[in-house]
Amino acid sequence: MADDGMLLNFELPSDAFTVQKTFKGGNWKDRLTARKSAEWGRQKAQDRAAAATRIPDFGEVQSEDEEVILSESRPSKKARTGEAPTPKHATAARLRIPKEPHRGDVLPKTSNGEVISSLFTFNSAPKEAAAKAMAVAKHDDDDVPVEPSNAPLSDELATFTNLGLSPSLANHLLNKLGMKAPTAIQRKAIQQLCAADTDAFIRAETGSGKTLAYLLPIVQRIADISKHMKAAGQDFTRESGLFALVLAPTRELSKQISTVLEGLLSCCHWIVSGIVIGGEKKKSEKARLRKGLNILVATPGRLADHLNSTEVLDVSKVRWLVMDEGDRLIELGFEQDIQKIVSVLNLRGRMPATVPGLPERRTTVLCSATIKSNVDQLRSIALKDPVSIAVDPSEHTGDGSEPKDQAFSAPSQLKQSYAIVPAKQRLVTLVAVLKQAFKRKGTVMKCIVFMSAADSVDFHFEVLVGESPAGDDTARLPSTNLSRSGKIPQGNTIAEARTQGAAKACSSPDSTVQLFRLHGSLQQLTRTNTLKAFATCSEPAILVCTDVMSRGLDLPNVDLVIEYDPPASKDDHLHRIGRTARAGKPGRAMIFIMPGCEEGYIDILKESKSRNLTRHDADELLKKGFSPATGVVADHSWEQAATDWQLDVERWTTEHPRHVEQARRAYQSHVRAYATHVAAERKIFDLKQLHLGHLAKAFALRDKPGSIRVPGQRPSSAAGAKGREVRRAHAGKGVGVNAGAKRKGGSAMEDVDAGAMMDEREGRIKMFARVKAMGGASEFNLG
Ligand SMILES: Nc1ncnc2c1ncn2[C@@H]1O[C@H](COP(=O)(O)OP(=O)(O)OP(=O)(O)O)[C@@H](O)[C@H]1O
Repeated sequence: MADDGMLLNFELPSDAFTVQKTFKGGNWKDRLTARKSAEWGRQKAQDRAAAATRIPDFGEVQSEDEEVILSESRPSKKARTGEAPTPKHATAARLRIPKEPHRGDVLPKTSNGEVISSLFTFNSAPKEAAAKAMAVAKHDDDDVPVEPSNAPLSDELATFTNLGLSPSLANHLLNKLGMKAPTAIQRKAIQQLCAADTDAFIRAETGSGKTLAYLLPIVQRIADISKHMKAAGQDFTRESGLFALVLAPTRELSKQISTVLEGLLSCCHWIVSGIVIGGEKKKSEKARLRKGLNILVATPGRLADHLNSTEVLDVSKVRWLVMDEGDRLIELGFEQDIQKIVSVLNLRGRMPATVPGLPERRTTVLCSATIKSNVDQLRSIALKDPVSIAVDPSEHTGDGSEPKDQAFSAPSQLKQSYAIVPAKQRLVTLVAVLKQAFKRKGTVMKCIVFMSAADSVDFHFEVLVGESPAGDDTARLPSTNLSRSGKIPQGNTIAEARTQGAAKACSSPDSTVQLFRLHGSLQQLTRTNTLKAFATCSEPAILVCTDVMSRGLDLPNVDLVIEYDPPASKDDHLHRIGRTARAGKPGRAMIFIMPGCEEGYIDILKESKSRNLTRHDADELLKKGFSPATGVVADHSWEQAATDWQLDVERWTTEHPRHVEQARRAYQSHVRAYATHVAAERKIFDLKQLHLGHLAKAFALRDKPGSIRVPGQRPSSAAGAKGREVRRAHAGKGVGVNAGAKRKGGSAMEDVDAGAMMDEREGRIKMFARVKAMGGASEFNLG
């Protein structure tokens, strides 16, 4: 490599290594060196000639070096004649790219020696098995109308009053909240929790109304307490006592639960609720607690903190404790906080209560779409002889058959599909899918695209927006955030740049699509505002985000979920796709899978009992997305259009140091995240099988993978992928992950609250890095 460079720099004559030369003069050492150098050069030239004549088979995996050699050896195709040059062609000309690349073409190197490989060559072919699955999938796709599994019940007897709710609460649901009948899980949960004081697991599909399933009985029971107090001549006020606690893993979810609760309480205004989730001054939270609350929604870290330091927080009358997304609370390492909260509740709950109608014992409820009743940690921490409240599977399978894994089923009306897309074509296919989805105004109102890393979200946001608002790429960042060279300085600097823009890449002339980005590295205020803006946006909109958005959030009118990067586990998959097809509404979800071992994921998709599983191929999607909307579609014109788009993005990336750095960060973070799949799925997502060179093209990079380096990494992702493995190891062993951190002066409390609101992968990685730094997790070998 070094020799190559030297030889080029010496500007040797073209025949330097082909004509035998006799060296005269100098001493014997000089003559020997000259002869050896000439022999080496001849050998090198012969090797190159041999390599240039060898054409790899279609699908053969090629190293980047081979691609370079091939691209040098192939003559460019002649330019098409008789066609007015378009700006796209001008781009191709500048890069000296053949104007009509087609299958088999490998585009040449740019003047700086970067490789431009064709989108359509040397891609891995799908496995035979996938082709068979396609036949099955197509069969499954027969549009048989499917009864929604998470819709409100249509049974005449299924009314809220029949379940034990007061007529005033039932009327409020009907008249103010537009809810005529309960869903299946609500029917079961409300009946159980209104009548008994036993602990419970509530497990039901995403979007089936679990929030109201636990909130309604709590509100009803507290309303009953207020009646008892009135009968005993006592006034019920906000100071009467804190009766219920609801814990949720993220601030967003806590806020959502709190909003739903406030909506319910508007019919019984004497019951007061509040929220403590951090992100604002503890002083104002303390002030709220001091005034008195009857129901409190909180993140576990923040509540544990208040139990430590806020004396006015009296939990002696708490009789309902709910842990929403219970499995995620444990996964995120909140086990220690929950343990602490439960032991404080146990201790203070022993004090004799003087409130008429207050139940003797506390009811603890765990709730999730993927919770398994055998989660030992949860059982041992908080539950005593819990009853399992789940919807009878036969109600949904239609044929009465028992599904394999009750905790792994998607809403029946949700149409799932998978797209087999080679690494090189990922980006361009994503754009094709989005273009197609938003082609006709009103077809798709909202779409969520899940990615595995915050850097990747940032990069794709910029690519899809297409240009900077002021026409100056550096203008969007505060000047203090940029170095003089225009490069992103080390650290998390682009995080607070804009989070909304028009998605040029997938808008059509008659419909502008709005684009939003969201991840855990954004500040809380930015996150709250962005989420609100996406939820209330009246134009078609896309949200590109990490898994921070995957749990529990209920956003209106989400018609399509795209899992561009595969989820870390099959549970995460269910929660992601569950952002659509909620409460009986229709919805579609598509996951991108690469040909090869990733096709093994199709079996997992089938496990979720999707009756509408369909297969797509990249060519089909590209053709739909890149064919002109009107007029006759010329053969392969879509290939040209797709190639032009990809080249434009590559040029946009490579021509600006900031863009190239952003693309490299995204690429690196993506690869790191790829290594963090749960052990059971690592054979499917096998890092060793990943073609890094091809993957780089999906990040519009022309660098060889080995040379993709980023000066400084986003702090939260810098600790690498091992953090996830550590977390899994901890969860599996039942070890409190933040235990080590907590011993060190309470800083963990902030970690946990930060973790609660952050992108899960990033948050965990950061937290484990700290634990390791304190020597608490050395056995996990954090890199
Ligand atoms: N009985 C009902 N009738 C009509 N709509 C309802 C009913 N119950 C709940 N909904 C609506 O269904 C949607 C989903 O509810 P919710 O967020 O509680 O679902 P979930 O089961 O908790 O979902 P996830 O598992 O994703 O957290 C909400 O928009 C809610 O307003």
